Amino acid sequence: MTTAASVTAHLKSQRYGKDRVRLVKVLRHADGTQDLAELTVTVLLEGDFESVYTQADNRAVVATDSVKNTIYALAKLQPTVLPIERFGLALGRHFLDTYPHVSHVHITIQQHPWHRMTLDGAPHPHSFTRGNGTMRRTTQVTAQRTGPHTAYVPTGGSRAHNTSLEWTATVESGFCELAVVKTTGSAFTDFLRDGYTTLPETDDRILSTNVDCRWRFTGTEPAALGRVDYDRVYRTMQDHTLRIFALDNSASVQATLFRMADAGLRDCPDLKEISYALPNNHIFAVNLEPLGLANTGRDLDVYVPVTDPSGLITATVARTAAKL
Ligand SMILES: O=c1[nH]c(=O)c2[nH]c(=O)[nH]c2[nH]1
Repeated sequence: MTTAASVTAHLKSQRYGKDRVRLVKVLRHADGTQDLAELTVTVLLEGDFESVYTQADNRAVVATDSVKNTIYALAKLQPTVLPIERFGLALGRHFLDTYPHVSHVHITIQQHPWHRMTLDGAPHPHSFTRGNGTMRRTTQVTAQRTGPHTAYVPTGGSRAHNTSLEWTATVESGFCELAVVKTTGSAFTDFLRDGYTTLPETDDRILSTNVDCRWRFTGTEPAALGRVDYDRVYRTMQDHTLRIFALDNSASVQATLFRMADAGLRDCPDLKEISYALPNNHIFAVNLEPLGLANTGRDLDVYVPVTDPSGLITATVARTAAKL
């Protein structure tokens, strides 16, 4: 029998911080041209915060308002917030360095796409247009203290500073909601048929998806992660995704997904694995037979997009260790 005095609960895990911090940084170049980066940032702290939850003791709390202020302060102090991976590493380092009772910093950054306008064939120095609809570049940086983890000790108001910081980081980057469609070059045949199957086979269908792609970098050493050419990896991954989507004679979303990831791993040696989530946004033929109109086979050209439900194909593809 449980008595009222017995311990019934403990804090198993916690993360807290500021979500959806929106930030624009303008870069002014000597030649008069300007650049702009728009980001949405989340920073969550993990560490010695147990007493905050279990004892209602707020002394260890870095207020989420201060977390937000720090994001803006670092955006000011860094010459640029791009690439987002390096800004994420700077944020992770800062929070570990400043607060010894923080063991992990979980940073998520989305970059919203602005592209320089071309007017009368020439790039405009300071005007931009949003490209690619809802597509966003993303990164998730986790910074982890590897040196001694200090329990929170009240410091009488002075801000602690750890000068000999030992830490590692993991970086996972990607892009999401890249909407693509192809009107042919996609089939779906030979799948399992049983008493639940009504879907006809097709050797020519419309393929439509919103690509969510994430890639994980090898290594956890912050200095090495700081040297990675993140923009090149991003461009290569997006190029491969679009090229294979367009060129692959798709047997299924699954088979096309694997080819995309395989090409990415081949061309990006810094990556250890790549994950895709590809909704199969169904676009079906409209049955116009009752109206006496031919809309099948060679006559098929009128379709209806079906928003719900959609298929959802996900996979993680990892680099195979080389055979000796
Ligand atoms: O490429 C596809 N993969 C599936 O697993 C599937 N299932 C389905 O109904 N249509 C499709 N298409």
